[in-house]
Formats: sequence, structure tokens, C-alpha cells
Amino acid sequence: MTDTIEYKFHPSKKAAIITAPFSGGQPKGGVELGPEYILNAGFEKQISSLGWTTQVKSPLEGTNYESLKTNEKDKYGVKNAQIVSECCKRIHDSVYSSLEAGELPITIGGDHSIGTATVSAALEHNEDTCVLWIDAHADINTPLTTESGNLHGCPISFILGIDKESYPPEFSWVPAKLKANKLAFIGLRDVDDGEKKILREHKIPSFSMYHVDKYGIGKVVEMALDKVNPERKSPIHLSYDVDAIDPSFVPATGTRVEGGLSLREGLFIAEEVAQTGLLSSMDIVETNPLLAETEEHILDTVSAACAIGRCAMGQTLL
Ligand SMILES: NC(=[NH2+])NCCC[C@H](N)C(=O)O
Ligand SMILES: [Mn+2]
Ligand SMILES: [Mn+2]
Repeated sequence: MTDTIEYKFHPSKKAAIITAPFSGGQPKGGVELGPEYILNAGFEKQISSLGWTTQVKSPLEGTNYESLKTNEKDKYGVKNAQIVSECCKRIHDSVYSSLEAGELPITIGGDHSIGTATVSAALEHNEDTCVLWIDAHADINTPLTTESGNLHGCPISFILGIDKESYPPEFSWVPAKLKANKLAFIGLRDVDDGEKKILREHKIPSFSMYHVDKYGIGKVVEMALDKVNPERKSPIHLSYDVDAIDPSFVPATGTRVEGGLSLREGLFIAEEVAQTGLLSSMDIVETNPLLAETEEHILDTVSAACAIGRCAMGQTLL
């Protein structure tokens, strides 16, 4: 294990921490506080002490999307399309301009609907980008398959362009640039039937907790990278939903599923992505401090979110 990692796509080690305090992709309140808690825990300093210059960007500042949130499905079968789309557009523009300016954007959520924004921006910047989606869920429902109507369960289908005719017009700006062979999942354990069908049809490499138990996390990350980045030369977008990690370590999140990654397995994924030197952009989403039952729950969850970021940005154990 090397001491300092060369970031091939970010040799000058400039990072932008982009806040996405938004909860409209799902019904629960509190996930919009994620960025504030993570920043108050000292996240920016933690990243700068790893040798990155940092700045915080807040593309949603001055907006009022939270107050417009409803729990009604529209005629397309999804909720809050308008605000999710507008908020994603702002985050997209911020992530894109950071990448164009040579910064590594770390987008802090907020719910995972913002993956639509971050991944599409990463692909517009470099269409060779591959995506590792670390999550208990596949987030690949379409308006036709979603039962909940929650858009944090749909971002990947928008970026792949699956069931395109079914999207609300608000999402017509999203460039569907991702190819199914450039996306892999790790940590899955709660996938809807319609989503399973999509994963099979599009042959998307999907590593569930079964695979983690069977092969071990080291082998699983290697297999995932072999699928999406066989020559290890494409940039990597790491989209990290903290609910991939078991709720015993990360309790303060909106859709907890038992039987998840251990904290070490979760951090290993970020460390191993860092070791490739190919990390180009990342998201850390679904930290919801209001769902904590104790102070310790908040601390555990926020600390895990910060640790994911540090590991991906080059923190090593020795
Ligand atoms: N980003 C998340 N935590 N997504 C949970 C999605 C749950 C479920 N599959 C749905 O579509 O509603
Ligand atoms: Mn999830
Ligand atoms: Mn997710």
C-alpha cells in the first residue's frame, strides 16, 4: 500500500465539496441536513489535511425546494419531479464546472436522487467515466416500475435512458450518456422485482451481499473493476449511499436494510478505489441525522460518511 496516491485525473489535488441539502427524492425529512452535519464534523479540514486544496460550493443556496415537497404521485407515477429536476440541474452544473476546472467534486447529500445530476455531469465531462454505485438498493426503477414513486429510487434509469418514454418532461434535459457496461453495484440486498428484471436485461454487474460473503470484499471490488474498467484507465465516479453499510454502524439513514457491509468492508471499497488512482468524482448521500434515536447514532453515521470521503481521498491506515 503506497503512502501517497497519485490521482491520475486530479494531479493538482484540488477538491470541491458540493453541498446538496435536498430531501425531495423521498418522503422523510432530515436528509437535507446531511451536508451541514458532515461539514460541522470537520469534513473539509479532514480532506485538506490529506493534501487537497478544498472549497465548499452550495448550488442550492437561496432556493426553497424543500418547502415545495409533496407526497403526491404525478400522472407519470413519481413524486416531486419538478423540484428534483431543478435541484439536479443546479447540482449538475456545479459538478460539471468543478470537473472542467480540474477539481474533484465530492457531492454531499441529501438523498440519492441527486445521482442523476452528478453522474450525468461526470459523463459529460469525460464520457469514458465508469460508475461504482455502492448501495443496499439498485436505484434503477423507472416511472413504470417504481411502486413508491420516490425519485431517489430512480436516478440510474434516467442516466441510462431506460423506459425513456415514461419520464416526466422535467427530466428531458438529462443526457443519458451512461452505458450499462460502465456501471457496477456493490452491497445490494433490497432490490425490487422490476429492478431485478432491468439488471438482468441490461446485464449490469451487480454484487450483492451474497457475493461479498462468498468471495470477500477484496475480490468483489476487483471483479467489479474488471467489469467496468478492465484496463484500469477510465475515470471512476463513486456514488456512495451510506445505507450500503449495515445499520448497526450507520443507523441514521432513511431506508435501512439489515445484513449490510461491515464498516471496514464499506471503507475498504473507498480505499481500494483510491488505490486505483482513477477516482474522478464522488457522492456521499442519504445521511439523515433526524432519524437517529440517540446522539451516538448521529455520531456513528456522520463519522462513517466522513470516513468514506477520507478513504476515497487517500487516507491510508499506515
Ligand atoms: N437511495 C435509496 N436509499 N433508495 C431506496 C429505494 C427503495 C425502493 N427501491 C424505491 O424505489 O422506492
Ligand atoms: Mn440505498
Ligand atoms: Mn441509493
